[in-house]
Amino acid sequence: MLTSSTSGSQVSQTMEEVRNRLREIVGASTNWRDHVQAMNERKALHTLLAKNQADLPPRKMRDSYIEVILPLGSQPEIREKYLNVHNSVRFGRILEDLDSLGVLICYTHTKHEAGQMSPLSIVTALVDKIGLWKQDIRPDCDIKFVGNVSWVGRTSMEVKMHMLQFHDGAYHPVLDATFVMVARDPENKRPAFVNPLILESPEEEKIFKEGEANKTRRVDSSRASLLKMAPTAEERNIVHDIFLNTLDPRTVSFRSRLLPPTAVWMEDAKLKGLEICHPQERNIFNRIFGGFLMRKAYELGWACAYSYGNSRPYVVAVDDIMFQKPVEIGSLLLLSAQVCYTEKNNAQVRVHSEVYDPATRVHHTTNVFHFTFMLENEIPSIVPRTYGESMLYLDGKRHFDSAMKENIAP
Ligand SMILES: CCCCCCCCCC(=O)SCCNC(=O)CCNC(=O)[C@H](O)C(C)(C)COP(=O)(O)OP(=O)(O)OC[C@H]1O[C@@H](n2cnc3c(N)ncnc32)[C@H](O)[C@@H]1OP(=O)(O)O
Repeated sequence: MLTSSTSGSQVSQTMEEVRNRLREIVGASTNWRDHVQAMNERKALHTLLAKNQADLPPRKMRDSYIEVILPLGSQPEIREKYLNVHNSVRFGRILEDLDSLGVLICYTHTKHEAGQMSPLSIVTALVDKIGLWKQDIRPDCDIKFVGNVSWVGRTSMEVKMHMLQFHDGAYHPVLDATFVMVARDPENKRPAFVNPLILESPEEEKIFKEGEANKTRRVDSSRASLLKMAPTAEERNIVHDIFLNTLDPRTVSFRSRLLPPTAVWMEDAKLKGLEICHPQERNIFNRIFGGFLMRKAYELGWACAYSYGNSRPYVVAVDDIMFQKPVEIGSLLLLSAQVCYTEKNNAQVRVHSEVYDPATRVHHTTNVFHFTFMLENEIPSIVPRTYGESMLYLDGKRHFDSAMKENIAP
């Protein structure tokens, strides 16, 4: 994390100011009826796009460093929006704030000297990981977010953000987050170059190398995806052991399956939801705001874990949320949460979201979300019955192990 001493002259701003600033930077319409005209005005900014990355001035990490205050302690009137029934902070709201902040950090990195409005449309491509250090976030103490661009490709940027909360006279860490944002042209149709990054110290070189390693890891894990490759020998053994454990000893049949005691079939651990994507949830580019999708998916995932385990779930880690396709305003968004792996009192929940067009009956996956929850009480083991469910189970185990191994969980 860059510290304030290396952060130049950045002054803390509030989350409300972050959103207003984003609207100014892209010239977003305030009224939905003006959105076509606002988009037409943005098209003209096309001429400001760089033809090559080398034409753009390089930036330092501290150039994009931002501090934002969420004044839950000093401005009680904003608490309501953030409050959950347990008198703690709604994590879904924090996901929304991280998304807005990540985008502003990238606009600060790519700041166009010529004018106020940016020709770039910066979208969230991936939430690489979020690790939480605290189970409960207090609703009555100020929160501070800090972050900066930590790695740059040709058209993509990795952003590292940290959230801290003020209590007992100091700010204490709450979570660390890594997002990947992609720059597109003003109409969000083609990729656009972003400013290169200059590294100023061995510490920054290390952070940048981690960004490179993260990119390689993402490519490797995408290649080894169970949707493309067979499971490893060790994983095949796990699946076969589960299969053997569920055979009925009284019959000599591959089809007669019995649920072990204190276990639940995977098909019985789902929760589904529908969202109609109204203009209120639009982002600055008149698509559905990524943070809104994350909040809705998180809350359904949380409810799924709660229904499954019958005690309060605490989020421990979020990883690998890929935004595969933008969600248009007016879409019918179908969300489906599934407990796909369990270990002791931990549940790994996958939320799949897709848009459905009733006119054509075509479905398109827009996102897949992975959440790791720890529940207050012991939970039943989840048991896959079909081959497809077994792959979901192994994928859930991979996400769970990665969350634990990287020590992003407490
Ligand atoms: C009003 C107040 C509120 C303000 C809030 C503002 C927040 C606004 C932010 C948002 O809400 S954005 C909405 C949520 N996100 C989306 O809807 C994005 C949906 N996904 C897409 O549009 C495309 O999948 C995406 C543009 C992300 C990628 O498209 P492509 O797969 O065609 O990309 P391409 O192959 O051209 O690669 C472009 C770059 O992206 C990188 N990339 C693509 N997918 C990636 C991925 N999954 N992970 C990491 N990097 C990725 C890729 O490596 C490359 O980087 P480099 O040029 O640096 O090499």
